[in-house]
Amino acid sequence: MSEAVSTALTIAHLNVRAAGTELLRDVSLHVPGGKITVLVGGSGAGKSVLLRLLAGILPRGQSPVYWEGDLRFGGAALESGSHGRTGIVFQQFALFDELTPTANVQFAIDHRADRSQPPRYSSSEWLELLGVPSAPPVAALSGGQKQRLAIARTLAADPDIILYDEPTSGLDAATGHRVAELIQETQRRFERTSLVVTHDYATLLPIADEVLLLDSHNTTIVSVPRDQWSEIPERLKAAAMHSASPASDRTTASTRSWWGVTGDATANAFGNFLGATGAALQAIARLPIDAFPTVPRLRWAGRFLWHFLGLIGGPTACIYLVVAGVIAGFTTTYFTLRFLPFRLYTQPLLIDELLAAIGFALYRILVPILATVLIAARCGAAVAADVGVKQYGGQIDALKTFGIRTPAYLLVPILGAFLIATPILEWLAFTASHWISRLTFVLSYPEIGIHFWYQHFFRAVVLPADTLGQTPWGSQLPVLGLFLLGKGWGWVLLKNLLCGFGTAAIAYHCGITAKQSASDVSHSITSTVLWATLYVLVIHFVVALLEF
Ligand SMILES: Nc1ncnc2c1ncn2[C@@H]1O[C@H](COP(=O)(O)OP(=O)(O)OP(=O)(O)O)[C@@H](O)[C@H]1O
Repeated sequence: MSEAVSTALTIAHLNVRAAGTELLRDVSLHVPGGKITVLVGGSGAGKSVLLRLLAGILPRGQSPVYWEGDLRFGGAALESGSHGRTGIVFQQFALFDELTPTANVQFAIDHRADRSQPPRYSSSEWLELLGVPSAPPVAALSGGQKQRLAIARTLAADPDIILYDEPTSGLDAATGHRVAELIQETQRRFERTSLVVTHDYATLLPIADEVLLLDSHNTTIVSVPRDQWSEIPERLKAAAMHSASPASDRTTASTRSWWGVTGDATANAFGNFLGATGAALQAIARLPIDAFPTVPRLRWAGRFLWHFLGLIGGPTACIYLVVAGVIAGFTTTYFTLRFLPFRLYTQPLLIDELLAAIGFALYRILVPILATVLIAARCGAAVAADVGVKQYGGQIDALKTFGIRTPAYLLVPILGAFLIATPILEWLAFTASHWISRLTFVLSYPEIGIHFWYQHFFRAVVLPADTLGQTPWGSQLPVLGLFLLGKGWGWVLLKNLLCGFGTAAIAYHCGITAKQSASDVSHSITSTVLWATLYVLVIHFVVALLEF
């Protein structure tokens, strides 16, 4: 690791614009290797944007943040891959909440860039070094402990350059100083190049080797010589005052600036709708490429699959589908037989045909529609919420800094989980529906008996006994075998898998789109429920046209 010790960072002719506002213009600077450089600047000046583009999270030329310029890490261009070169400690930590502290660090160890070398420390050693307790879940850690865990996770990936985004924000003065000491200690111990972005200069200047100032008024970054550090508060105030007064300046200038992209036009609701639909169609078209299973670590893909299986097919989902099956089975059986016209005369004549029709309708139409609509709504919403929170909370960005293609650990496991769980949930609903149908029948017609129900309920559903052969189920227990042995099982399975596949794609897409606020997350959940249920209904309609 010795040559990684002092990787310098060189930036040349960097231009950055976010949402129509010019943040940096033609900036060139050098961040020396093996030192702590503190970058100060006012709120909203563009410090976090700069850090995110250095971390390789922001692709060039993509709305809403456009940037261009030459970034070099120890001579290598950013395009050659920032993974392994930079690690970032996010302002909001971006820890994987569903994993333990140890697993958070282990994830980084397993995805470090150079795996030909053994890891520097084990995950528990890293936690010990940074004083993070391993027992409590991540959510139960204090702010300072989360900060230390975030640093441990970043260090465990063994990056050359560590970027710290506002490491002391939200901490009290004493904890802030401890974090500053920790950064210094980490620097001394591991000799990495550190770039610390902050507006809490009082806490972080004492550990700085170099100071850069982001001057938002002049959209540039200047180096502040050590003898002028005492002037930093004044200079920041002056920059903030200037940049605040002519509010439209930077925006106006940007409309004629170098990339020729004009400010965002006011989009109307119809435009938004078309845009969202277009993006969804694009995502579906891209799906086969995105889902191509370039999974970096099978073990972790399995863990994500397990996580999504729990979300999609967990106990509450099973209970939900069983209840739905019970309602469908009871209502179809009870009300069909109860409200037959001229019941006294028609029932003895029609009861066997009606049972066969109920069995057929439940197996081929009602339960498939009910189950897949409920799965689309309940499980689609759960997945969209999970992915949306990961996006909003920065976990998706954290994955990117480990060089992971997001679909590998999200889309592929989500698809897998839906394709596994949807048939099982539908089978549960159908099982519940036919058991309750049987019970309803037996209680309503104790004199006719269960064998009559058996004989007719599955008549239109189960293949004849000679086709079934000597299966373990025979023709007596077709329930489990229905998906494989029932009449038209191919159609049932086709609808099921198409619905599971589409719901997975829609939930992933709605969850993964950029999130600026918590309400964006809730909007993505609503969109998922709307689009996924609509999609499922369309699938059933189209397949029904082909099927019957
Ligand atoms: N994804 C985005 N979409 C639109 N605008 C953005 C986006 N990211 C950043 N911006 C804008 O870029 C500007 C700089 O944001 P940034 O988060 O870098 O500020 P900062 O200097 O880190 O501020 P603070 O110290 O308050 O965190 C802000 O005006 C912000 O609104």
